[in-house]
Amino acid sequence: MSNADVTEQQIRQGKSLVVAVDGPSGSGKSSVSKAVATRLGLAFLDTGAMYRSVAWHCLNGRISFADAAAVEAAARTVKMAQSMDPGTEMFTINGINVTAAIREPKISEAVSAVATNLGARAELIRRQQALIAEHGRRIVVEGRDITTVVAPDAEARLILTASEEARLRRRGLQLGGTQSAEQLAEQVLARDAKDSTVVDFQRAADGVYTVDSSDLDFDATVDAVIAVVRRAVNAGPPV
Ligand SMILES: Nc1ncnc2c1ncn2[C@@H]1O[C@H](COP(=O)(O)OP(=O)(O)OP(=O)(O)O)[C@@H](O)[C@H]1O
Ligand SMILES: Nc1ccn([C@H]2C[C@H](O)[C@@H](COP(=O)(O)O)O2)c(=O)n1
Repeated sequence: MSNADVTEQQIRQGKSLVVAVDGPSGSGKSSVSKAVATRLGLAFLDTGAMYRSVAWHCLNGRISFADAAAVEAAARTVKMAQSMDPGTEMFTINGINVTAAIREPKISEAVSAVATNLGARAELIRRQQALIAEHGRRIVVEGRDITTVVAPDAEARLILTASEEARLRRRGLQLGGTQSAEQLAEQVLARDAKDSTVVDFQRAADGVYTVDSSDLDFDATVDAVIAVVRRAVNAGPPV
């Protein structure tokens, strides 16, 4: 069977299919993964939103990011819920709807304090793995450590990347031109630099495909990711 022989229809009707997507900030992981999940009939898990939710909870509850034990305790004890339907975006923390609040620039600027807290990471990874299992391993999961730590056994693993220039431009457009060049650089490039101290999401590990969307529009990027999924499903697990 050639790669092209696995159709989207067959993927939709298939069994276990975890699609793991990592990459730097603004590369399109969340929006592209959502579209891929919709097309393939899979659930969708935005793991960055979980880190953002803990950051929101700490800011809201005046928990100091400098107090590593308190941040870890927050990650362990908060009630977190999210829609895993790719067509519905909804996040709650202790019953409070934080869907819009976790996207604010102040959260983007603070969230690395949670991402670099190893205790909080361990707890969020545990929760993410439980969610993947609860959804029958038919799911697209995006973040920074999905291909390597959360789901290294995923059927399809890829890094979605784009040039710094493309990522800054896209994030600027996404935020409606409200941010200065310095603010965008802080929220995209400086954040990546901090997050990179605990996880490598810039280089593809063995067996992980790379999709560079710098010169692709949104629809072409979704097509490119689906082509990788089909190729990975066709290839099967490494021998
Ligand atoms: N190939 C593309 N061409 C143009 N715009 C794109 C492309 N891919 C994504 N976008 C747009 O770029 C913006 C950033 O995408 P998105 O929020 O999905 O990135 P992300 O990698 O999840 O970022 P972060 O990790 O910071 O949350 C969105 O407005 C999205 O629609
Ligand atoms: N698997 C993950 C997902 C996210 N993070 C961190 C890194 C980001 O700064 C933050 C928010 O993610 P985003 O919503 O921008 O994708 O969470 C991580 O460390 N591991």
